[in-house]
Amino acid sequence: MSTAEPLLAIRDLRVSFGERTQVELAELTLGAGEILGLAGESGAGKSLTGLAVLGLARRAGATVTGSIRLAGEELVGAPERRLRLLRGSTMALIPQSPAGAFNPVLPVGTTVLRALRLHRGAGATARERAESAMRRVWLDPEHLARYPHQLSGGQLQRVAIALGLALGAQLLIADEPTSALDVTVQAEICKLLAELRDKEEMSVLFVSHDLAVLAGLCDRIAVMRAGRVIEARPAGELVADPREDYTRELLAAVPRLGGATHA
Ligand SMILES: Nc1ncnc2c1ncn2[C@@H]1O[C@H](COP(=O)(O)OP(=O)(O)OP(=O)(O)O)[C@@H](O)[C@H]1O
Repeated sequence: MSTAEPLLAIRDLRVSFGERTQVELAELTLGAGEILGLAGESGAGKSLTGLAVLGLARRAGATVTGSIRLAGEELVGAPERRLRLLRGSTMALIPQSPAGAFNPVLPVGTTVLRALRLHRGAGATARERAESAMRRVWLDPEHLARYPHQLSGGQLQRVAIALGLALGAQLLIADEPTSALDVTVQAEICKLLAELRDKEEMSVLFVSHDLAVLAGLCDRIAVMRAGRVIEARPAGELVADPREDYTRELLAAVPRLGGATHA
C-alpha cells in the first residue's frame, strides 16, 4: 500500500436491491489507527455499508458497484474466496450480539482455535496467539475454557474482539457492538477499542444509531441519511457545530449531548 492511501477507501459505492439503491457513497475513507463512526437513523444504510466492506452485501442479494479498497486492494468484484480470506485476516466483524458467533455447546476457546487453525494454519502458536489476544482485551486466558453462557455479554464481546485480533485484523467493523450491553459495559468496550486504536493502530468502522456513544469514541463521524453521507467531520466539531439540520435533529434526540439546547 502506498503511504498516501488510507487503509480503507470507498469511492462511488452503490449498493442496490433490484431497482432500489440503498447506499450511494461518493467518498468515505478510514485511516490506520482511526475510529470512524457511521451514524444515522434506522434504514439509513449504515449496516449495508459495513456489509459491503466485508464483501457480504452481494451474498445478501445486493448488487454492488464502485470501489472499496482495503490496504490498496480492490474488494468490489473480488472473488468470494479472496474475500473470505480477508474476512479472516485483514478485517473482522464485531457483531451486535457475539452469542451468534460462538457455538453454545463448545468452550469459546475451541471456536477461537478452530478459526485460527483454519485461517492461519496449524501449529502450537495458535494457542499462544489466542492467549495473547485475550490479554489484549483485558481477559484472563483461562476464560477460553468457558462456554458462551458462562461469560457475560461484555466478556463475550471481548472474546469476539480477541478473535479478530488473533487473526491479525487491521480493521474491525463493529455493527452496534454495544447496543445490547448495559451502559457501564458499553463504556468498557469503547475504552478497549480506543486503547487498541492508540496502542496498536487498529482501525474501526463503528456503526451505531447512538450519537452519544459515537461522540465519545470516534475520531470522525459520518452521518448517513437515505443511503448517503450528508456530513463527515471530526467528532468534536460535528457535535459542537453541526452543519446539517438532520444532524442537529439527531443530536437533539440525545439529551447527553445537549439535546435540551438544540431541542
Ligand atoms: N437483504 C435486503 N434486501 C432488501 N433490502 C434490504 C436488505 N438489507 C437491507 N435492506 C434495505 O436497505 C436499507 C438500509 O438498511 P441498513 O440495514 O443498512 O440500515 P441501517 O442504517 O443499518 O439501519 P438499522 O440501524 O435499523 O440497522 C433499508 O431500507 C433496508 O430495508
